Amino acid sequence: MPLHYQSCTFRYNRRTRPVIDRLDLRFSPGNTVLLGPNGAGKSTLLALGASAIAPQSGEIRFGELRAHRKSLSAYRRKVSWLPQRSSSLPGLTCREQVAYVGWLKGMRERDAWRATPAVIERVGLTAKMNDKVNTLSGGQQQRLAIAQALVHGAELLLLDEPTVGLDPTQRRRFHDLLVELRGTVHVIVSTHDIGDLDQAFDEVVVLEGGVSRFQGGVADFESHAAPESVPGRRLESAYSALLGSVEQ
Ligand SMILES: Nc1ncnc2c1ncn2[C@@H]1O[C@H](COP(=O)(O)OP(=O)(O)OP(=O)(O)O)[C@@H](O)[C@H]1O
Repeated sequence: MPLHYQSCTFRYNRRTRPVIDRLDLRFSPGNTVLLGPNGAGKSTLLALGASAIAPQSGEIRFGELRAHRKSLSAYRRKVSWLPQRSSSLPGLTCREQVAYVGWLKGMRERDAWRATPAVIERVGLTAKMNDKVNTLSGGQQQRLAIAQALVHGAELLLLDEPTVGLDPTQRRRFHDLLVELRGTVHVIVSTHDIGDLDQAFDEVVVLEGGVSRFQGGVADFESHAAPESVPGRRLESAYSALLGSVEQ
């Protein structure tokens, strides 16, 4: 199902300009990467999509479900969000943490507990299942966060800069996981890492000043690269060209 922002405006403060400005954007099913400079509004867009904050005007839908009042809890079961700064409860094991999130999302305690090993296995953390969450590496914690979203059957994951601080191997591993999840769950990832998008993502969205500057496939995005750009730097070149062309 698509995630649809319809004419959305959001400002943190009545006196400041909107961070998201009459945005019409439809994220198709698949893996989408959300790019944009610092302050572009990416985290705000994901927080709106997660219904953690609400737009002052416009509306957000996941398929037919509105992120609003009556349908809010149903919406939140389908859409899972991993904010930039998320925390786990101290002292919990990986299994307890994942089961706890399933329970928070409305699963029965016993069902959440039983469903946990399978999702922990999907993210490659079976060997860590009974270890304390705070003993995991950064990359392992990000994968565990995906397990938390999968346990209650979320259909869309909103991941805010999940690869920050990960070394290249962990980052690759994280992208491999996104590839493996294709077809099961849709993912929107905000990131500043544009070096290795091509394998894991179907679509690119570039946000700047709260409006969408580009939306299209990875090949279409790359076609904006300067002709002289070297292979391996073409995605960066395309990104600069797209934002640069707006500033003229
Ligand atoms: N809680 C808040 N209160 C007031 N202003 C905020 C708040 N959170 C973000 N902003 C402002 O909203 C704008 C967009 O911020 P946002 O974090 O959504 O951008 P971003 O694209 O995710 O940036 P980055 O890439 O640096 O994480 C910025 O000008 C920021 O200062």
